[in-house]
Amino acid sequence: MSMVKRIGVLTSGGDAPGMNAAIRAIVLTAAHHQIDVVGFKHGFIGLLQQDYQPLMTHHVDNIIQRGGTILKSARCPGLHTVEGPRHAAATLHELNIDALIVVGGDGSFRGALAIAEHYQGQIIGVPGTIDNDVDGSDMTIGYATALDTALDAIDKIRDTADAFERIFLVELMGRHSGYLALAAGIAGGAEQIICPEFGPLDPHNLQHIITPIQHAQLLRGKASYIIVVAENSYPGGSSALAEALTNAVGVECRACILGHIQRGGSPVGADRILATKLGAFAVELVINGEHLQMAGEVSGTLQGYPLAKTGDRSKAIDPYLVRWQQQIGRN
Ligand SMILES: Nc1ncnc2c1ncn2[C@@H]1O[C@H](COP(=O)(O)OP(=O)(O)OP(=O)(O)O)[C@@H](O)[C@H]1O
Ligand SMILES: O=P(O)(O)OC[C@H]1O[C@](O)(CO)[C@@H](O)[C@@H]1O
Repeated sequence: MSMVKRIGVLTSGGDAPGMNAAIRAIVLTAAHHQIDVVGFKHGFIGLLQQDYQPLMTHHVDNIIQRGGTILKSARCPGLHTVEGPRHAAATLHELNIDALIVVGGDGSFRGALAIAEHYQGQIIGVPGTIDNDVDGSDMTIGYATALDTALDAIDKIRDTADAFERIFLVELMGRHSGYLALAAGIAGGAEQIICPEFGPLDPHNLQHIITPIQHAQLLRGKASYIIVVAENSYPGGSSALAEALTNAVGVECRACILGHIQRGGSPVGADRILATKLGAFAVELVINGEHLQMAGEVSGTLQGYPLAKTGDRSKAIDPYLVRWQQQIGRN
C-alpha cells in the first residue's frame, strides 16, 4: 500500500474543458489506492484561505461531461507575494497533505514551484489550459474542445462573410501563443492566419497582410475572406486591425472576438480521455514518490516532465502546418 495518505488538488488559471474529468480521474484513482483527496477551492486562493472540501467518489459522479471546474478556478495575486507561498505550504502541512496536484497552465506551475520552496510534501502538475502552451505534453486538457468551439464559430462567420462578401478578422485566445489560432485557421480554411510566432505586426507596415487580400480580390473578385488572429497580435486588438485594414484596402472589414466562449462547453471526447489519463497518471506519479513533475503525454506515451521546464516555450507550433500555410501563400 502507498505511504501517501492524503492528496490535495486544485484547479488554477484559466479554466479549461476537461478539468472536471481530471479531478474525477484523480479522485477515482486515489480511492482505488486508499488515498484521501482534499479539493482546494478557487485555485491557490483555497490554500491561502483554507477553503477546501473532502472529495469522495460520489462528488465526481456525473462531472466528466461538464465544462468549468467543480473546484472553481482563479488567478491568485496573493501567491506572488513573499508570504503567499509560505502561507500556502503551511496550510498543506496543517492539513497533513502528503502531496499536492495542481491542474493548470505554466503560470500555475510557477506558483506550485514557489510553494515547493516551503513545502515538505510532493507536488505534481497536470496541464490544463486551452492555450496548449505547456512544454512536456503534446496537448493540454481543454485545447481540443476550444479548437472545436473556435471552428464552430469560424464556420458560422464564414456563412455571413460569404453572404456579404466581407473580410472578417476572427480573434482567438492564446495569450502569447498561436496553437489555437494556427489550428483553427487551418481547419477553418482561413485565408490568412496571424499569430505571435510569425513575428510582431508593425501598424505602420501592414502590406504583407494587405497584398494577399488584394491578390485574392483580383483573382476571385469580391468574396468572403477570413483572417484568424491570435489575441495580443496587434496593438488595440483585432478591432483596431480591422479598422486599419478597412482604411488600407477600401473594403469594410469586421472583427469578431470569440473571447471566453472558447473556454466553455462540454469537453470533447479527446479532452475527456486526455484528462482521465493525465489525472490518473498524476496520482501514480505521487505514489511512485515523484516530485516537481508534470504528468504529460508525448507521442502517445505518458511521461513525467520537470515542472520547472514547462514554461520554456520549446514546444513549437506545428512546423508542417506553418510551412504549408506559407507555401500556399495564406499567412
Ligand atoms: N511566478 C509566480 N510565482 C507565484 N505564483 C505564480 C507565479 N506565476 C503564476 N502564479 C500563480 O498561478 C496563477 C495562475 O497563473 P496564470 O494566470 O499565469 O495562469 P496559467 O496557469 O498559466 O493558466 P492559463 O494560461 O490557462 O490562464 C496566478 O494567478 C498565480 O497565483
Ligand atoms: O479570463 P482571463 O483572466 O481574462 O484570462 C484570459 C486568458 O486566459 C486564457 O484563456 C487561458 O486560459 C488565455 O488564452 C487568455 O489570454
